[in-house]
Amino acid sequence: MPSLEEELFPSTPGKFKDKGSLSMNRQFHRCFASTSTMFLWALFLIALTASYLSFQSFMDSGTRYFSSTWGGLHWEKQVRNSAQIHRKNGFSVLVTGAAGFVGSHVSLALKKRGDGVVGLDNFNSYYDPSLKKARKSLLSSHNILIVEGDLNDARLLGKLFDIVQFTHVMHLAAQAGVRYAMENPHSYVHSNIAGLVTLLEICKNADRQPAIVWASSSSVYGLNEEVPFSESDRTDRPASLYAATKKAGESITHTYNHIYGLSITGLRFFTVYGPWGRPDMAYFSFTKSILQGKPITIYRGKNRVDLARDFTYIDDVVKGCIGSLDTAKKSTGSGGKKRGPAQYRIFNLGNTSPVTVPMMVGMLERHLKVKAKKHFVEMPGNGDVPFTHANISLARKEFGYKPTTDLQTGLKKFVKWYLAYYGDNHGKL
Ligand SMILES: O=C(O)[C@H]1O[C@H](OP(=O)(O)OP(=O)(O)OC[C@H]2O[C@@H](n3ccc(=O)[nH]c3=O)[C@H](O)[C@@H]2O)[C@H](O)[C@@H](O)[C@@H]1O
Repeated sequence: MPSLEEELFPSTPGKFKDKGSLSMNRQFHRCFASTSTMFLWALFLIALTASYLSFQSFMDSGTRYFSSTWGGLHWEKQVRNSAQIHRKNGFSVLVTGAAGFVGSHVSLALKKRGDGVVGLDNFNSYYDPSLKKARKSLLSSHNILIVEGDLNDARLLGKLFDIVQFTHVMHLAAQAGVRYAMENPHSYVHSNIAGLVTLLEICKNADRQPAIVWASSSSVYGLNEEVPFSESDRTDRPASLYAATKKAGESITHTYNHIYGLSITGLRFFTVYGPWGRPDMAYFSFTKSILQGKPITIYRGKNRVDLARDFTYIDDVVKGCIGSLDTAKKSTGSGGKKRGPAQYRIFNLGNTSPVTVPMMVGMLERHLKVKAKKHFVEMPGNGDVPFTHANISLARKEFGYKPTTDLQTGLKKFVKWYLAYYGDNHGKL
């Protein structure tokens, strides 16, 4: 049987007519044969590379599939257990971003009062994922399961809704951080827009649509100069892409409310801080630097005006989240069809007493008993706003929201947690 090489390049001498041309032909053939060998080798290498690449992609998807942390009967049972309600007329709540700062606190508070809670978090590395894992362990010790997965994974979300008929969704998963949006703009679109739409699609299709409470941001006020910021103030001048994606979220949720009858409550958080907080935020990263003897950079506005924030303590925000859940009316639609008008609300959850950044640093210095090495620079054009100040009368009227922790007290609690959590290590890891 002829070899493949032979089939492609037949070497039968009889095909050549005279002997004289035979030697020439042989030379030609040798040369041709070596070219053909090279060609075959090249083909072989191309085929090898192609099969290697497809094997790699198979392995990648396979790894994703096999290492997937969800699926299976045991997992479904865990989800059901976590969603179990232990109080009369209690809720079963899907908390997205449950391994995050606000998400972990809200999940614990709901579980403690007897609601069922299932967490979802993608454990991304925007900041130290080991802190998120530690929060997960804390929640797990209270029988709260956090499913590891991304908001954009519609299959996973669908599966969770197949297993549990969630009465509420507390949507706190997001790409946070105002200034990081200049570094990684697409991560904001991925989580705050695409992820939000994926979640809303699943919610609107549910037979019994859940009521949704979700985290917007004080940053939507952008260049607003009316003080204090009220929900009816302009929010069409965001100063950062982060703010723009949160503002887009308010519009997107409005659409789902209008077309599908989803009950929506958006919460504009004002610089939330406290134990188990976010290491990317100023109060947290300043604490770490101060303890390590490193300088901190404090931004200042034009004419050396200090920046100010309406810092809001986590426990107050948790009360606001729960008040919102408790007063949320049911969604009116089911299976993607609206059956009547549904509730759409937006609330500020702030503290109503802004504090300047240098004053916040002074409080940290006192609690830490260490002087900060302060380096003042003019606020770069990176999306920051000079000040925030919440008018909270709407939330007070609707569900009695009343923050009770001032910054001095809240930072004391934060520092106590920080020192206990990081010990002598001061967050070097
Ligand atoms: O209220 C909100 O909606 C937002 O609050 C925070 O954003 P921000 O207020 O900018 O909080 P930090 O990043 O902790 O900054 C606080 C203040 O410290 C200042 N800062 C920050 C970092 C730094 O190195 N130096 C410095 O002076 C900032 O300019 C700002 O005035 C959160 O990071 C956002 O996710 C959230 O949406």
